[in-house]
Amino acid sequence: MDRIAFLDHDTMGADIALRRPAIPHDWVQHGRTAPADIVERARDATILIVNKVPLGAGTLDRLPDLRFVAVAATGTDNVDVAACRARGIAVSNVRAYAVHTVPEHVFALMLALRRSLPAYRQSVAAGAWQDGGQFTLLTHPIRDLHGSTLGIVGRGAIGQAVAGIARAFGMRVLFAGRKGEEAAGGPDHVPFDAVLAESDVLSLHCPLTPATRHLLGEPEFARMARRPLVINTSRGGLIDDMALVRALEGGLISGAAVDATAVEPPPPDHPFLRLAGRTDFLLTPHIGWASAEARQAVADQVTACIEAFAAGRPINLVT
Ligand SMILES: NC(=O)C1=CN([C@@H]2O[C@H](COP(=O)(O)OP(=O)(O)OC[C@H]3O[C@@H](n4cnc5c(N)ncnc54)[C@H](O)[C@@H]3O)[C@@H](O)[C@H]2O)C=CC1
Ligand SMILES: O=C(O)C(=O)CO
Repeated sequence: MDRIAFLDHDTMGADIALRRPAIPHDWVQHGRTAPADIVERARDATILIVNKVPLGAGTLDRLPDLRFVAVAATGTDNVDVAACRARGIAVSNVRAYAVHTVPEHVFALMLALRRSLPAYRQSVAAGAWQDGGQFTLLTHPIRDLHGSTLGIVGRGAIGQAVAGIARAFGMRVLFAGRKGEEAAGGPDHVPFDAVLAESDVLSLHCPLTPATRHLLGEPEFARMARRPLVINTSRGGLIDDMALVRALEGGLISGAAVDATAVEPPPPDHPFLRLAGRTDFLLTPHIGWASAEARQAVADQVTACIEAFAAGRPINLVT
């Protein structure tokens, strides 16, 4: 009989119904699990469910019964997948569940910054509309998305959905080729550096891997000729935090919105927290995924992944 442990069940939200897999099993769930408690809580499990709990090689070494990890997310950067493979542990993730929730969040952030909504909100609260004495207040820049260029890194489920909305807005969409490589794949798929140079908005939708860590650092911000908005709803590690802060403060970019930090939640001295008063910077607490519809889809896929693995026909395997 399988022994299933969910180590960070609270991350799903209390409104979500997680159906128990239709296989013989013992079930234990923990709201959250501190790193020091992972081995103790996972020791007896044959199947683990994790959303963001880290499973590194050292931890896996101490879990000899483990056969399957169901990640309750698309991103699997918290799990050492190569170490799992070496130990015969299968890993699955959740796919294409976020094709509405993340793109809608991206456009909420993009529109807020392009139309200076945080700045106007602050001005109205300070009485600037009355002080202006006319029907309109034109104290902050307002730019249409129509006619502007959106650069997208990552042509997967979310990147393509973002592109679809962008085209409906009348934006020109460019997909970035791999950094350091000549791009291929059609007229809208162009070299990475060209995307940096041509974008008015740049949105990141690739996974965090050794190849994408600090994808955007000082040299990349320096190449952003059109002072774009930079939007990161993927993973914090994709951007060098201090380089982003300097790019914003130095005017190399016209704004930034971030939904993920390298450590979550960010520590109180995180450089992004001191940007909180800026109206050209938005920090949201990793909620791009979090529409009720999408979180329910995550729960349903996790159950399906476990049932498929138990039936010997695994789905969504991460290799
Ligand atoms: N903020 C949030 O709440 C959420 C964040 N995410 C993040 O978004 C990422 C993308 O999600 P999906 O589009 O569903 O995944 P996906 O797997 O469908 O697409 C990822 C795409 O990135 C591409 N890619 C991989 N390495 C690359 C590189 N070095 N350069 C350029 N492209 C590269 C892949 O070929 C693939 O086309 C996830 O890995 C996760 O980190 C996903 C869901 C919610
Ligand atoms: O699905 C993902 O990768 C997320 O970040 C949400 O948990």
